[in-house]
Amino acid sequence: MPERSRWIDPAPLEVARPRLPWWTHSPRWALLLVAPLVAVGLAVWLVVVVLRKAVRYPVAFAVVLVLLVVWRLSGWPAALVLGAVLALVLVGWWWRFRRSFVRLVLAEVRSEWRRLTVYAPVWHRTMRFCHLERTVNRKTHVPVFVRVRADGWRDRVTVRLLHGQAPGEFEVRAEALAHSFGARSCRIRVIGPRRIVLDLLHGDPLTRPVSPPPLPDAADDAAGCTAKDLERVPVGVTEAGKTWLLKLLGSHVLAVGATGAGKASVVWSLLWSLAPLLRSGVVRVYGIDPKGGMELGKAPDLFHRLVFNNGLEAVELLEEVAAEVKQRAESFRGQRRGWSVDCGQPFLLLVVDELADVVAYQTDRKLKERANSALQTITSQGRAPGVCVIGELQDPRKEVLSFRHLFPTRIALRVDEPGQVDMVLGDGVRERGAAAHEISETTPGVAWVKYTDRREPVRVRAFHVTDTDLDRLVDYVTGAAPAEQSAIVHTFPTRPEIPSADSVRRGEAA
Ligand SMILES: Nc1ncnc2c1ncn2[C@@H]1O[C@H](COP(=O)(O)OP(=O)(O)OP(=O)(O)O)[C@@H](O)[C@H]1O
Repeated sequence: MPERSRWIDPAPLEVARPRLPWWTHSPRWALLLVAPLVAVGLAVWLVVVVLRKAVRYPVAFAVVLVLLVVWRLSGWPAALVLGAVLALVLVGWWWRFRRSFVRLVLAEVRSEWRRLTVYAPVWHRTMRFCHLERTVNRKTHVPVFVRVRADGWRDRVTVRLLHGQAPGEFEVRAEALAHSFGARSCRIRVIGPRRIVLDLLHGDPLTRPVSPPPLPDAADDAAGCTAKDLERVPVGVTEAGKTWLLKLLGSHVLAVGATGAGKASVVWSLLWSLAPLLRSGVVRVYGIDPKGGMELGKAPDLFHRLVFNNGLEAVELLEEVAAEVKQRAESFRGQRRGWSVDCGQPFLLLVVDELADVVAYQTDRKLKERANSALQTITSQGRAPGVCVIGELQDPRKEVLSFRHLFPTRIALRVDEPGQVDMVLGDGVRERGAAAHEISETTPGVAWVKYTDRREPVRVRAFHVTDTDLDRLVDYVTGAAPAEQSAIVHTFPTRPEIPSADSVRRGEAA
């Protein structure tokens, strides 16, 4: 049977109507009426822009203004001479006061240059391609690029978020943002509601080892020391060039890192900074080094007691400290809220190198239980009575150290796997930039730390305390004269008399 033709509805035409700007279909008289208002608006906008730049760069603005005034009043030769004088002043400033010149002049020029050449041209496009924009009624909104500060090794780009946007959206696109702006990596910092900073990194200021600061004068005693000094002990520098401070009073410190990551340098840096307090007896250090003294044995004189194994001796030391914690807590009850310098008892620092050897790899089950129980007592109750544990660990798993949560200050040096970063610093900290698994083997002592009062982790490097430094530290703490001063000075042996040419000629050789 022949098929009958049937009518099929055509598909609707899917073409968007072109949207022309409003002024193209407004009457001419209305445009003429609005034109002066638009001109005034543009002039006001221009003045605001210039004033904002003047507030941001007052010196540059004043210089340009003065040159323009001189040019108008005295002609261009006078302006040229003044410009040359100002250029000479700048050169002199750079020569004599380089730090302030870099901060006040070079950094500003660099920031403006990076804004104009790197960020402004591609900001809109990058936000759209990274899916950080929002489109409402066909109008596209992108996060506002507020300002950039170029530090040389990183650019700090301040961004105002759109309504309904969270910093997490930038965190998951950090890699794309870094590539888009030609940086090595990008980290996100929250500085306020709807305000974040993109830290776009180009270099690493922590590649060079950092020497410890000079020891204070041995004649200065620690009389002025307060408990606050134990809450801010310098151990290195942060990526931003500030001092890396660790809290010992009211905390315990866990330094986690693969072998050779520089865990010991954290301990030595702490002891270096505590030198005056060790010398005066305000701080007393106990140590357990299960590696037979390979590490802490480098400066045994700094320790009140030092054990070189993980056996009975180590466990007894832990139990002694745990008993001291309990006894102090009892004596403080009703008297004082916590340890202070004037309480008559020293602040106790217990350093345990290779903590896992003491609490996990111990072959004697009874000793292992005793070690675990004593350490848990110290870490859970020792903070107020002035006892602090510094533990070093290679493997941060719960099976190795079940009570790592009892260490409020945790440091992630170079670790082997990304998962270990979360174990040490907490969930989500790795996404916020703490890539401890990416720390280079060539930069021991570099670490990531997470402070409880800050959302973002901080990258740091401990001081490099060499064996020579340790010898000086021991001399300082024990009060011994430095090696070069106590050395016996021998008189230089005199050379045998050299015969003179005349005596040789006369045959009087010696
Ligand atoms: N902060 C630092 N700056 C520069 N070099 C460092 C720093 N810390 C350690 N080093 C160097 O790195 C090497 C390993 O350091 P260290 O012994 O402290 O590592 P570790 O993590 O304690 O290793 P292990 O677990 O094997 O004992 C040493 O040669 C040391 O000189």
